[in-house]
Amino acid sequence: MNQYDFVVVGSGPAGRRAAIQAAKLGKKVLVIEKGTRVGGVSVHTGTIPSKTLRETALNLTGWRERGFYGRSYRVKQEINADDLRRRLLITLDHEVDVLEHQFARNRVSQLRGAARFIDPHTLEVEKDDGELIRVHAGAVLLAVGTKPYRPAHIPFDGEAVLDSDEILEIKEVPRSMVVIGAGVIGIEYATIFSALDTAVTVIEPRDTMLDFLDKEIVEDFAYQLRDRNMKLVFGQTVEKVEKEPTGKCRVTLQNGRSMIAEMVLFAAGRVGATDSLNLEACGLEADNRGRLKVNPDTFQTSVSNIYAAGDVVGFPSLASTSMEQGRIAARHAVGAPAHEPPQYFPYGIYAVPEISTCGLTEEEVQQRGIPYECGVAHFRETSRGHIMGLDSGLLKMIFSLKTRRLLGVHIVGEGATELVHIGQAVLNLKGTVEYFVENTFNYPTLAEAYKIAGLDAWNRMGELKKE
Ligand SMILES: Cc1cc2nc3c(=O)[nH]c(=O)nc-3n(C[C@H](O)[C@H](O)[C@H](O)COP(=O)(O)OP(=O)(O)OC[C@H]3O[C@@H](n4cnc5c(N)ncnc54)[C@H](O)[C@@H]3O)c2cc1C
Ligand SMILES: NC(=O)c1ccc[n+]([C@@H]2O[C@H](COP(=O)([O-])OP(=O)(O)OC[C@H]3O[C@@H](n4cnc5c(N)ncnc54)[C@H](O)[C@@H]3O)[C@@H](O)[C@H]2O)c1
Repeated sequence: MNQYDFVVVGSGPAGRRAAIQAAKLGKKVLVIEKGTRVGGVSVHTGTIPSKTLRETALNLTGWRERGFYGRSYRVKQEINADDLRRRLLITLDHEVDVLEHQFARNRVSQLRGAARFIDPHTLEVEKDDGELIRVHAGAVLLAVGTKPYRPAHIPFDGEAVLDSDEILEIKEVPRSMVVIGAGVIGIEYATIFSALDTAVTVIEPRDTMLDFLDKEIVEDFAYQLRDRNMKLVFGQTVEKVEKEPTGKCRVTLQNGRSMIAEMVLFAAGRVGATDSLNLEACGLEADNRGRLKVNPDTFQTSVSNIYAAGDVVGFPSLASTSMEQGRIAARHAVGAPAHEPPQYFPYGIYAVPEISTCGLTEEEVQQRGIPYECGVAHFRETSRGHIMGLDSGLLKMIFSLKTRRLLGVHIVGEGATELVHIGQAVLNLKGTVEYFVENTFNYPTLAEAYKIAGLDAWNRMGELKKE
């Protein structure tokens, strides 16, 4: 039987970082992956494809130049699904190649097939051709990720009614689309297709969208979406989705209202991919959304040699945090010291426009009863913004009045997901408003917005009283 120190099930962000970390600590490591290529949801159907699609859409539409040349400006007049796919395939090939090379040079072994437990130390892997291989593991990391939630009442057909994996395979860019679910996936795709001039309606059962974000940022974002004619229907549940004889889809809401669109994207969450792992054999049980419970500091499950990391353990379900979780789990599993995950991590939403956030929202600061002051900068106040033709974009920082420390940074607009890291560093290094007031920033940059927002808050907070 094949014997390994550390067996990782799944080669997404959590699995790959865990495998390489354990290999670097001198362990004999195996990665089992049931997909045809390594990389997981992140590389093949999630993070990288959606971000590549976004970049392609923005480039081909000339989106970033429209501030100067008007809403009708386009770099390429007719954008078809092949245009969108071409760049995607090249990017994915690069990603897989880099990952394969990392595994090879770190002596991480690989096995293609679906893993299931025989007992807590033994996994059986079923290869595509039906061959069964048993492997024995000192420790196991379950990094199996998630798959789209597909309720029975939605008539998925892979062409007009799609989940977020299938949207990458479309044959034509639709003229109209209904997106069900205003979570991160729904909103990212809704705004990308809207940038491609698809008429988009978003339906969400709750009264708000993205409610983990600072309210002021969501309001600014929603204003921008409505301003370009996206329809946001909140507080409404979808009763049924039907295919019309014309091939179009009719979406009927519980209040009786209905709407017709060429395409429906169902993006109402994801479920852990644990159903085929035969968890009973190792003494674990998943919750009703297929997720596993772990110790949040070590990612160890209730079975001592089995760890779980990444989306299968639930919030925050990001590629970025999954990588860190995988590395921490691997270190703990092989007995190496591991740091605790940092308190504040950034969240990047690659909608059009981008949103990014780190730390407390204004609502959270209020709930905690912390006296605070906000500083706000509009990108249109920065010289870089003028050069780029930006007429929107907002950076908001929240400072404690008592300690003067930065408590949260929230950005909507061009470059938000990169800009947030300045705020993240100051936040985690416990910096104060003085950092922004006393330091010089490159000019002209969008980062100057930090200076402007810092001064905005500082003017109202009053100067630091020197002892
Ligand atoms: C559309 C979309 C966009 C996203 N955008 C972002 C983003 O911009 N930024 C961000 O940080 N995050 C983003 N995410 C989230 C990110 O993709 C996930 O957080 C990340 O992929 C989770 O990594 P993971 O390691 O848990 O597993 P996954 O990437 O989900 O990979 C799990 C792997 O395990 C394999 N597997 C499952 N079961 C078995 C089995 N029994 N045997 C063998 N192999 C198995 C699967 O085939 C898969 O390859 C996005 C997700 C989606 C869906
Ligand atoms: N940029 C990023 O970092 C990024 C991008 C995409 C996805 N992700 C991750 O992927 C995960 C999954 O994203 P998601 O958007 O699928 O899930 P989600 O759980 O974040 O959002 C699902 C949305 O659908 C709504 N909903 C639930 N049931 C519904 C129903 N029956 N009908 C209509 N709407 C319904 C929910 O109210 C919610 O707003 C997230 O946790 C996110 O962290 C991250």
